[in-house]
Amino acid sequence: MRQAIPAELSDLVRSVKFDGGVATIIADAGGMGRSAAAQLQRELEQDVGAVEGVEEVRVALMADKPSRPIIVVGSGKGGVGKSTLTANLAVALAKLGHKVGVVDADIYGPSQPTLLDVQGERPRAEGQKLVATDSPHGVKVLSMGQLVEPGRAIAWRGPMVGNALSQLVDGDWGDTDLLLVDLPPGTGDVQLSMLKNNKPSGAVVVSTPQDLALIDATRAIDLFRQAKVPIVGLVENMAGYLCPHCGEASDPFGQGGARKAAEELDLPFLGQVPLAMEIRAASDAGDPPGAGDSEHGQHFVALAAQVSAFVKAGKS
Ligand SMILES: Nc1ncnc2c1ncn2[C@@H]1O[C@H](COP(=O)(O)OP(=O)(O)OP(=O)(O)O)[C@@H](O)[C@H]1O
Repeated sequence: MRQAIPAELSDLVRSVKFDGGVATIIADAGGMGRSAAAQLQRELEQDVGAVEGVEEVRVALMADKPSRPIIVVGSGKGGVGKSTLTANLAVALAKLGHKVGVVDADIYGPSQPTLLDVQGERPRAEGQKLVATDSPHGVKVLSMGQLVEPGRAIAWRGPMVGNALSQLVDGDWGDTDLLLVDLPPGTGDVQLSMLKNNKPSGAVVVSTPQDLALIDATRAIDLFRQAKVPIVGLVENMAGYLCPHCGEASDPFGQGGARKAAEELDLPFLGQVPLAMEIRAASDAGDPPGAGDSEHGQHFVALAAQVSAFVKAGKS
């Protein structure tokens, strides 16, 4: 029976049973939009229905988990600005009308409570669920940093990481319609549990223009591709520095590397964010520029518009 299912769908199929002419298929439609899930159902019905002896096909789609799209923000390397981008994208997406929640899954350096100005706030638990904290910027947040003392989670192994991550993703997010997940750098336990338990609808990958960061970003992209997570696109952060004193422009991490890498990898290039003192200072102060209309805020709004279009396309 399984042989009747085309290779590109077989990864989504969790079980196939055949009894008395009835084929029952359980498939994973988690993170899919409504039309993609309906199409998956139709294709499975057609392919398996064509097998000799099959009189009826029953398809059960597991879609109950992420009823809201999840966009992960990842990087291959640490310190390239993934958390800064996540916070700024979140507030810019909220400005564009989305009801956004941020999951800070960076166990090695949870920084969303600082970036979104909810530092020191402990989420309350209601029933079995953690209730996401409201930030002053109109986005909700749950962070590994709210669960454990700074630095304590570093020794965690796979299952502990998976449990903690589920507590955050499956928390009480109210009417949030989009989750952004700030992943730790690399391709470790958090990424694997995320892919296994809460398949993202898309991934944004951040890199600096530097060759080393780009090589690492390529590894992160490979992981998402293997797991069949669509890549929303690549963002080049810390691109070009304008000296606030003399006005001279320089490129501490090189120029245009991420755009070139996106072309080579056949991925959308979402845009650049300059290396700017104002971005660092405002972000550290819990006032992400993406929430406002400043020149730097506009970079994040332009990126958010593309993420918004991606999410809306997935829902239609
Ligand atoms: N475009 C930018 N201009 C200036 N500073 C930036 C910019 N992007 C990020 N930074 C600063 O660089 C540092 C690292 O950024 P951030 O914490 O967002 O990176 P990360 O990739 O999430 O790192 P980590 O590996 O710790 O998770 C922070 O101090 C941040 O304020």
